[in-house]
Amino acid sequence: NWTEKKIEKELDRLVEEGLESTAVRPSYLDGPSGTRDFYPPEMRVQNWLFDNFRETAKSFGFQEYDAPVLENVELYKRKAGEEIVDQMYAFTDKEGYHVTLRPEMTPTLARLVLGKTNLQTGEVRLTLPLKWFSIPQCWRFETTQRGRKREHYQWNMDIVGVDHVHAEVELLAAACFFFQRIGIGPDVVGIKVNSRAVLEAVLAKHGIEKGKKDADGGDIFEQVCVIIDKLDKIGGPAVTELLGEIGVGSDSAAEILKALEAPSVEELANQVGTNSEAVNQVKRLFELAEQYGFGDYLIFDASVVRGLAYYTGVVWEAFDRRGELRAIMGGGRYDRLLEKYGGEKCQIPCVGFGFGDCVIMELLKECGKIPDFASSGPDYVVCAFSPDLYGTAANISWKLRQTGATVDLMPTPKKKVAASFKHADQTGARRMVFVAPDEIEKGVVRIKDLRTKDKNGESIQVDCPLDALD
Ligand SMILES: CC(=O)Nc1cnc2ccccc2c1
Repeated sequence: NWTEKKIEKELDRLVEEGLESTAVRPSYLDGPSGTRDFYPPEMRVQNWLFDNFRETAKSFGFQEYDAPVLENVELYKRKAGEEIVDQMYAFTDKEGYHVTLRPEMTPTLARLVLGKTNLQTGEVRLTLPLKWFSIPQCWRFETTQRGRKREHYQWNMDIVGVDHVHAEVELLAAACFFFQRIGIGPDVVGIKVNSRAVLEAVLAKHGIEKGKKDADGGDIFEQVCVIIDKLDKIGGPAVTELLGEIGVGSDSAAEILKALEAPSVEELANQVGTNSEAVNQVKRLFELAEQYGFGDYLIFDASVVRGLAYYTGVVWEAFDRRGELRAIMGGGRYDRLLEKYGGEKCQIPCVGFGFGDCVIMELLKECGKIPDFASSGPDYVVCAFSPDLYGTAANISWKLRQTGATVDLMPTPKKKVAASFKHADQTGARRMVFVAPDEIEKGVVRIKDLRTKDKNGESIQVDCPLDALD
């Protein structure tokens, strides 16, 4: 009863492990479908990526926060037809609570801010503006067996409490700073920037004004954005069809699709005679990005709306200019989310982005920019020559560690010295400490350099007095 995918996976494993016969393995030895294991080599790359996320966040004065992967399903109740909501990894726990593995982090950020807010007065007990970041693992339960991943880590950066475009600019600057740090220039990636506020003006012209709800309380504008976000994937006719289903006439749909093709924000403004405030914000954003120094990464694109219901203003997404990959990162302004959760006193402006760990790795692989992290290995491998010297070897290791040295204490004395050498070489150690009876008698240990030889190509070793170790 093996599925094609399982057979494929088993064959890949056999090839990788060079096993001839197909040993039958209990299925639980494979992690749950759509999840990844990070063995040390992959973990070194993941840590490199996250270190760059953290260094960038620090450079921009952001502070790290975290929260449980488990959240109440209620936190994500949005009636806009979003895939991310449809595919929640939700379940009922043993006390009957409807919980879910978080599909995204922004609602949790909102929950944390409101946890420090007086909902009656809207007074936030935190010092605004907040610049917070986190690198949470987020989950989805794919409805179709598209074999896609069910988890990813997503670097989240958010600014809470700034209602003007400086917040968007700061976040875009941080994203571009990160790209630069890992060697991805504006020739390789771009960030398409748009404003939903301008699109809102288009819809208002067609009777879909801000905040208009459908029969079961869903916000029409949000639903339109979720549909338009699918344009690249499903094409104009299908979008027109979906818009029709939520009550947007085909002539309005045609106008909307036309607005998405506007080549510049001015053009878009002319086409819709929109309120200049939204347009001016976008213009200001591009001006500031130039002055800031990362303008080359940005491009205006009227078709970008992003697929999350709660965005209200400027939105953006990073893409690879060769156009082979899915969006690398996405973000935008979401000024109404805290009010949605906390009530009308909590009109706190927010902007943020999410940056997944998968697409960026595909891009880095393609560009050959993933550093090679062969294990650097410990400073010392300490080896006891006989079982009764293991305690002495352990104490020597302890002393060496006091000096800040990294020490791999061999678990059991190997039968032959040669085997110990092999182990030491495999660990990539710099030096080897032999704890042997004769030397210990003389109160010394023999330390051998495993990396350099003397002028005759001989190994270099010294007998070090035990009391000179720490
Ligand atoms: C490219 C990719 O793996 N995307 C991905 C993977 N897992 C997710 C899990 C939750 C939400 C979004 C997710 C998105």
